[in-house]
Amino acid sequence: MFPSVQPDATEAWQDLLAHAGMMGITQLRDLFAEDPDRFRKFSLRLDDILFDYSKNIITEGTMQLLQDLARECQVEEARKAMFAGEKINATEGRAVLHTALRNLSGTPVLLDGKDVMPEVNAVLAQMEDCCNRIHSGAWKGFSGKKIKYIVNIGIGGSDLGPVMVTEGLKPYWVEGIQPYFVSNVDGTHIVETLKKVTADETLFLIASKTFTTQETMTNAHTARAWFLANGGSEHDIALHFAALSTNEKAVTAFGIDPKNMFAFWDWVGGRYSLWSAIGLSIALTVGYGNFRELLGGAHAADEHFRNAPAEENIPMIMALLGLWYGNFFDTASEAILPYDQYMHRFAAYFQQGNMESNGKCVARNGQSVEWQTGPIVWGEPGTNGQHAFYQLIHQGTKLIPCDFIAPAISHNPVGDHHNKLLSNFFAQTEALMNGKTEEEVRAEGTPESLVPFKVFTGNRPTNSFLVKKITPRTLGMLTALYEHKIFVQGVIWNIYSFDQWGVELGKQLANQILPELGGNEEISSHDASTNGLINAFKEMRK
Ligand SMILES: O=P(O)(O)OC[C@H]1O[C@](O)(CO)[C@@H](O)[C@@H]1O
Repeated sequence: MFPSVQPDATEAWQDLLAHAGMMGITQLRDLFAEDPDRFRKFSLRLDDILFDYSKNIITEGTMQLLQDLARECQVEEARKAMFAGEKINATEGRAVLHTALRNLSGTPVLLDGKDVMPEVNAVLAQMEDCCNRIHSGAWKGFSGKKIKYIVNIGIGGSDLGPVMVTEGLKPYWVEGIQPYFVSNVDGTHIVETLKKVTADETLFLIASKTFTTQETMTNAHTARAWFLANGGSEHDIALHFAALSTNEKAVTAFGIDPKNMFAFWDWVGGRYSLWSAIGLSIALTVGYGNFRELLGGAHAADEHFRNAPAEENIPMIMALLGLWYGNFFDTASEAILPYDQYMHRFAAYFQQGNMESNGKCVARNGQSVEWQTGPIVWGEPGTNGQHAFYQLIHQGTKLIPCDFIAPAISHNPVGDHHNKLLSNFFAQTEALMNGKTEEEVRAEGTPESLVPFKVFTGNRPTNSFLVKKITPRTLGMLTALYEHKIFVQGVIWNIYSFDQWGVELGKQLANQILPELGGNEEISSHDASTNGLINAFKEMRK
């Protein structure tokens, strides 16, 4: 296991503190004016992805210090440990091997001395067979009709990844297949979805690593009851329900035929599971070939992360830049802004990826951290965001580093839409960097009373990802780059990125409260506020 290093005890951290003082008064526009080579120096290519990080408040010296920090914090050793199947998720005693799920290289991946690839490949073959049978119509519903609707029932990592990718790859949808995703325990979600499907043409995928999650099991039972009330019999359940899970016992107890179980393993974290059997809804929606392409893209990013020198390593640089602002400029959040309507759930996906992984305040040695850890991650597609929250990014009091992502080629090249979209993509990062000075505002003939309001301070950092086209491969690649960014940051912050104890307390209390909501008696077992709210609820629903 790689050692636990307190980042603030490293030499690089202290150097970065001093350096940040100087960089805090440096203007990005000056850095560009001084160095015509800046774009070349601070941009990288990985296949069809161009990563431009030149619009960050950095110099070569900054990057060197950040790389020193990564070295002192043993990022390389940690990366080796992850790929080697060491149990780096120590609080759960598990390895972290989602990279094995997309290992298309044919090389073994060892866990406790045993190659996991035969099992991984067997599930992939099972997924392929399922896709073939559903798409060809060989898999028929109880009335003899083809399966037309895929309803994925899952939450968190068992929902967000499949939703993000299927939406991101809508141009690749297989004709005749319509996916739906049900996650919320709010009955509205399942009820509204069931209105759109027919029992004899629907395949329900119960997606849950643990197969115990309250929301998923509740929705699964409701779907099952609906199925039985809408023409399906107990016997037909085998044709209409499949499970994506690690928990065979619970799957069988639910009544799902074990041959309809698509397995994965405890070394796949929920929020890193779209590459596993949890991705069956993706494969069924975009076709198995495209699912393989997605895995292939992620694998290429894995290889890049593993082998590229630190100075040319995109996830490493993404991580260091995020950390630079979070730890040395006191920023609290990061925005992810895809200029691609299909990618409208990309930020939501990495909100979980990031915040559930690195939203921790205890270091690996069990002590409280004395440095900032994971940022608040949020975002919406451009240009919508421009008419909503960009005001604050441009002129607010908070510094918000932003990632801008855009495809060079649109799937829908209608009129001049794409050039208009991209002109906004380019303009925003330029505006955020350069801002507009008082003199420039005056030179536009602005009345003196309005000048202060029309000034833009600029110097607001951005990364740009220009992707040739959003394809299964490039989306897989981009997603894996962001995953590895989270990993690198977690190592440097010296926290455990692959557990999620923070979601447990609320679940526990909800389980205690649930039976109290049953009758009409007054509740007094909680604090005054919680009692008051529960009792008011009971009163209101009468
Ligand atoms: O796949 P499961 O076991 O139903 O869990 C769903 C989600 O719940 C969590 O455990 C907590 O929110 C996530 O990490 C996970 O993605």
